[in-house]
Amino acid sequence: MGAKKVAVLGAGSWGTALAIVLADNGHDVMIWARRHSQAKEMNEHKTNEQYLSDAFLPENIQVTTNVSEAIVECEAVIISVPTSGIREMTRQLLKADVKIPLIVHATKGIEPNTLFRVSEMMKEEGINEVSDDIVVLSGPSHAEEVAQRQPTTVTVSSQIMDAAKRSQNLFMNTRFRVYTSQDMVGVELGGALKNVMALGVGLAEGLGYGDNARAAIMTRGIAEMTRLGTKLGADPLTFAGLSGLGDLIVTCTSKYSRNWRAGYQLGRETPLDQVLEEMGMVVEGVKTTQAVSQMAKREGVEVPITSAIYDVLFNGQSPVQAGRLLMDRDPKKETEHLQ
Ligand SMILES: NC(=O)C1=CN([C@@H]2O[C@H](COP(=O)(O)OP(=O)(O)OC[C@H]3O[C@@H](n4cnc5c(N)ncnc54)[C@H](OP(=O)(O)O)[C@@H]3O)[C@@H](O)[C@H]2O)C=CC1
Ligand SMILES: O=C(CO)COP(=O)(O)O
Repeated sequence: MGAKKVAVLGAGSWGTALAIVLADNGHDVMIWARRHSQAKEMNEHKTNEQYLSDAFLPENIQVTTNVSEAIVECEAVIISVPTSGIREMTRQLLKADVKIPLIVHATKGIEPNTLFRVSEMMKEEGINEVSDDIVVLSGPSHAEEVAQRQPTTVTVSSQIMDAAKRSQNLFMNTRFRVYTSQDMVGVELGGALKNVMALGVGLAEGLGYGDNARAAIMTRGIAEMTRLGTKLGADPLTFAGLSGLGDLIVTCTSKYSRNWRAGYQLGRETPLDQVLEEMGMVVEGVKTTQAVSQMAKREGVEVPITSAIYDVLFNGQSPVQAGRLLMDRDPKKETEHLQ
């Protein structure tokens, strides 16, 4: 595989980890950071102290705060900013007015109110003016482990199979295995919805509940994700894959998960504002809980776990009471969501 110039827009934990994968594959990587101080520190010290302090950046990673410089003559642009930054990032990309052969986003969220997936937000902003080849990369992949070159598997999905295959070639190595999929709706939804369930598992564990409760939320959680996702046009099988069950497992059980840690603190009765401030990194599940609640209402789909988490986050419900109400729901047949 020949060396390519690749831009990574977003200098947080995930952008930095993905840049390391690409640099390991021999590509010349230009990370775009939005703050000069961070770009300077990363270029001079070859580390990202704020977001991924244990990782060392290979020599073929450079950092700039200039989007045009980052993307000029690029074979691919990777977008790894939080969902709340996607529209602004897309606008900056369009301003540079350069055709881009491949755009891969690695962001996991749904926008409240519009209820758009990330690729839909990008399309609404006009991303197709610079590229038709839009791909999502998702799966069980904490940045900290990826940066340590721990074995990791992800899925890349696009409506254009050739674009998914080119992304697979770009990222794949012996430590980072990449599968393709054509179910972009399912892959984007899986990555976003599992964050809500990780908040729920964290909440339960913060309350002192044990392994049974964790397994219950994860299992009924994937049922809920599948029920809503299928209604929105996703392939139900996608939720059994890396971007569904795989990411649900890692996010609900890993010490690295910001969503799990946020849920845990909420379960210990720390106020939401304080939890988010102390985290210092994005907790996508909070806004996604709001979006999923709105989406479920629009689609007429029951999402009891999401609704319980929504009440804790936004309606002042106590986590104990939310858990009790979940357990007291009408009796159900287990596989109702599959019929
Ligand atoms: N961390 C992980 O292990 C994984 C994360 N993801 C997903 O990747 C996405 C990015 O997360 P992650 O890197 O972890 O987040 P972090 O909180 O680690 O970093 C966020 C980065 O995005 C920048 N940023 C924040 N808001 C904006 C904005 N409006 N415009 C441009 N840049 C912005 C921040 O810049 P600044 O420092 O200047 O604020 C920072 O560089 C999320 O959707 C997350 O769910 C997916 C897989 C794994
Ligand atoms: O998506 C992730 C791992 O696959 C990261 O999850 P957190 O944002 O909860 O850390």
